[in-house]
Amino acid sequence: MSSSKTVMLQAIHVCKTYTTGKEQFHAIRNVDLSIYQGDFTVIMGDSGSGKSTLLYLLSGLDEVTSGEVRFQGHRLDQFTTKELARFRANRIGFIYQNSNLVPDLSLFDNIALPGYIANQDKHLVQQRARDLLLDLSLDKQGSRLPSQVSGGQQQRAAIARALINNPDVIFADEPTGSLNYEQGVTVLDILSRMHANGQSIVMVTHDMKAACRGNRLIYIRDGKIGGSLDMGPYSPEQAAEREAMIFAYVTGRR
Ligand SMILES: Nc1ncnc2c1ncn2[C@@H]1O[C@H](COP(=O)(O)OP(=O)(O)OP(=O)(O)O)[C@@H](O)[C@H]1O
Repeated sequence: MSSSKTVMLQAIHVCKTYTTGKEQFHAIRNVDLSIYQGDFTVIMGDSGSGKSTLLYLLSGLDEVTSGEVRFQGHRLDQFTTKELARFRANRIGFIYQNSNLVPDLSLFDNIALPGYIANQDKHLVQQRARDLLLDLSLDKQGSRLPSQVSGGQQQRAAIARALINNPDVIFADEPTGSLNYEQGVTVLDILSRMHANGQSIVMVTHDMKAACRGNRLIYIRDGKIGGSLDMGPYSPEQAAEREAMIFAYVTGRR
């Protein structure tokens, strides 16, 4: 059970309010949440419920309006600008819905870039980029530009880029949202493999098939935690059953 696991990330009374002109919108409302090391945590909820906002707050890519986010016990809001930049570069990897690769860099250079930014040894970064290209079946595409490969290959390169600095946790915001079915399954298989190898993952998704890959589900409703479900390890043989369980759970919490 999650209660016996190590807490990696913690949200404590977290609120996020967006201000547009005179209008305020409370996107995240007093959220308390623990994310455990080694878990594949899935965040689901209706459109506009605050999933991406929560992901950005947990990953330190955005600032809370009030409350605290703690990573391995350290408050992100108390990091200096330099510490926060180091945290983002070294401790987390982020996968976006659209791969967000630099268009005029090869896949290899896109993957290696965060390693250079984090001031890692150039030769080690390049070796790791080569290993990741091979591992993600992109070894023949390394010298191509993003525009010269398929959407699925772009997304695999984005996963490799997120992994280049061996992050403690990977955040993924609808990583299969812009992919066709087959490409989506390939990406989910990669995430499942990473999780089986001990990688902590936090993923936002609308997709029940993607949600099946997690071992814990957090449901967000109107910026609040609407429930959480421990699902146990994923196995392809039980995917249909699991999908039905998630559907029933999510429907019951709407
Ligand atoms: N920069 C912003 N300024 C004002 N409001 C925002 C901003 N970003 C998000 N919101 C609002 O906050 C709410 C939560 O947005 P968020 O993107 O987190 O939702 P979501 O659950 O990820 O939605 P979706 O599934 O449609 O991507 C939405 O109502 C959205 O319109």
